[in-house]
Amino acid sequence: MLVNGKWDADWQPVQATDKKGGFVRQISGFRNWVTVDGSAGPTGEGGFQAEAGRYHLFVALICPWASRTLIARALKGLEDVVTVSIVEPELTREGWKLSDAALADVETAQGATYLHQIYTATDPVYTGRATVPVLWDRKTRRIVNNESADIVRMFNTGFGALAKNDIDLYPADIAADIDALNDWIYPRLNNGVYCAGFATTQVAYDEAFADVFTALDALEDRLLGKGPFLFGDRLTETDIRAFVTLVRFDLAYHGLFKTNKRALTSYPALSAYLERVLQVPGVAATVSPDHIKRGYYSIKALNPNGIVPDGPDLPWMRLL
Ligand SMILES: N[C@@H](CCC(=O)N[C@@H](CS)C(=O)NCC(=O)O)C(=O)O
Repeated sequence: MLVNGKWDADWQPVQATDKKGGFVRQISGFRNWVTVDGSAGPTGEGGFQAEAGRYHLFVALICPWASRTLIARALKGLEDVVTVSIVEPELTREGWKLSDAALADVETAQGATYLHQIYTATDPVYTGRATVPVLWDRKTRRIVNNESADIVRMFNTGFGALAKNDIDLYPADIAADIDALNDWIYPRLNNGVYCAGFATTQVAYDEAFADVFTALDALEDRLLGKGPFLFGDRLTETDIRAFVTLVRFDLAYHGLFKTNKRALTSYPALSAYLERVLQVPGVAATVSPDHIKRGYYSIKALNPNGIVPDGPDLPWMRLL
C-alpha cells in the first residue's frame, strides 16, 4: 500500500483485521462526483462536469467492485464517453500493474506503470491501498472517485444525455428499498465471501461462512417468489451488485475463500438469474473467467504456490 506517497515494499494482500480476526475493507479515499453541470455531488468537491472523452476508468476484471462500474457503464451506453483500462489480473509486489494497452496510451497512463502512481499523481502524500476501480479526470489530472458504489450512481445520472440508454438503475420510487437490500447483501454476501476468505481465526471464518449461505438461501427464495430481477421487472444497481459476486462464486470463492457448503450451480433460481443477467446486452463482455481465476489465485497469502485450478466448467460459460 501507499504510505505518505511511497510504495510500502512489505505490502500484503491480506487486509486489516479486527480483534476477532475478521477482515476489514478500507474506506475509499476519493469521493468527488461527475455531474451534468459540474456542481458538487453528495460528497467531495465540484468541478467535474460530464464531458465525452474526459474521464477514464481503471478496472481489474477480477474485481467485483470494479466490475460493478464496468457493467453500469455498459448498461447506460457510456462506452464512447468514458474510456477504460483493464489492469493485469495478477496482483504484483507493487499492486495493480497497468496493461500494455494502458501503458501505450500515454495520455491516460500519465507515465505510470502501476496503479499506485495514478494515486500519487493525484495526491503525492497519499496513504492507503491503491484499489480499483478508479475514475480518472484527464483534464485536471486527478482521481475523481475510487468508490464503486458512487461511480455506479454517477454513471446512472451524472452523465445526463451523454448516456445512450435511458435505463434507470436507481429509480426514485424504490430507492429506499434498493438501499436497504444493498445494505443487507453487502456484509453478508459481497463482502461476506471476503470475510470468509481472509479470516484469520476459525470463529471469524465460521461467522462469515454462515452469513454467506444465509444470504444465498434468502436470495434464492426471493427470486423463486418474484423475478425476473431482484425488484421484479426492473434491473437495478442491486442486480449488478448481486451478479458480480454470484458470477465469481464457483470460480473463485467456493475454492479459494472456502465458502464451500454448496456451489452456486446447486441453487436453481440463482443459477437461472445469473444467466439472465449475463444475457443482458453488454454484461457478458465484462466477465472474464480467466482473469477471475488468475487474479484470485495469485493472492499469495491464500495460495502460496500460485497454482490456478483448471476447472470448474460452468453451465453459464457457454454464454460468454
Ligand atoms: N470500496 C472499494 C473497494 C475496492 C477494492 O477493494 N478493490 C480491490 C480489488 S477487488 C483492490 O483494488 N485491492 C487492492 C489492494 O487492496 O491493494 C469499491 O467498492 O470501490
